[in-house]
Amino acid sequence: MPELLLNMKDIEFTYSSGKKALAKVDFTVTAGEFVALAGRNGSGKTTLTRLAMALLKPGSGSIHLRGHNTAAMTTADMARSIGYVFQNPDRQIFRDSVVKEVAYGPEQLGFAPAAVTESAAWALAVTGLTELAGSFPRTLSRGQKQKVAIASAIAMRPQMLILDEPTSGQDPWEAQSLMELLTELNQQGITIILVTHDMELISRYAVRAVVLEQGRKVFDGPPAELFDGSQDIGAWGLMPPSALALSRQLTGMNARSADELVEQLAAAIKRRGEQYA
Ligand SMILES: Nc1ncnc2c1ncn2[C@@H]1O[C@H](COP(=O)(O)OP(=O)(O)OP(=O)(O)O)[C@@H](O)[C@H]1O
Repeated sequence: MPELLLNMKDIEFTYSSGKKALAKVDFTVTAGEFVALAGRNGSGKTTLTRLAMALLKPGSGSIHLRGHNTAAMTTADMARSIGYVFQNPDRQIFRDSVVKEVAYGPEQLGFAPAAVTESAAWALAVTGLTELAGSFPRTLSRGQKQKVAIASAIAMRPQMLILDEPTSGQDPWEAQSLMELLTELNQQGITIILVTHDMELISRYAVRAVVLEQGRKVFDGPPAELFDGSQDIGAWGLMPPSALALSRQLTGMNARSADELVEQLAAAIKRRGEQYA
């Protein structure tokens, strides 16, 4: 039975301005999941992830991380369990070389020097950054900087990674490479929570989707169910991925990506050709 990592129960949160951002939200994540957190602008996604990181405190409700109430946890305890990757990597990169940046977190957590070196080397290798270890982070591309931010987070060996719109501002190749990295990390056992507006990414990579609308959870289930026509996703400001919509119209099937759509169309054309041969 997979371990329950994050258990947020009956969460209410109101900003000091009086804006109620979350109402009665339950959100649980078990070890090994790849969860997408979606919803229109202002629906409460960032607030929920900040509460999970104990950067905010809920007005009511409880948050447990691996069975421990986060209200009683230190920032270092949190960092050992959850890594957070901001939308804009410039907000979290400060050192003058990639390797120093990646080693900083384990150093702060008090890892022994050999363990710092080992963790940083592993994080650089898994993110494909080993060759850039000595580079000045500010000179890297947006996609490479985002990978430095991910390497810095995983070097602390957290069980879970929360990423806020990590592909924004990247070209399609960089975005795909980043999503493949997240899939690889997930296969290595790191639980992923991906905050995204991109329905294609949800359909293609996530195993579970959670949708917030006006501070309430309105959907929690497999992406296929989110897009199968049974949910009123338009009312939540979402649209089905274009490849999926097109494949339903053209082939009556559900393509999770443009690549799958092309494969389906090629197979349909081949079948047609065989019928008339
Ligand atoms: N610091 C703040 N003070 C007051 N209200 C805030 C603050 N931060 C967010 N809000 C409001 O709380 C609600 C939820 O915001 P939140 O940032 O959690 O939504 P989101 O789903 O992450 O949006 P986006 O997709 O635009 O990042 C919104 O109405 C937002 O305007």
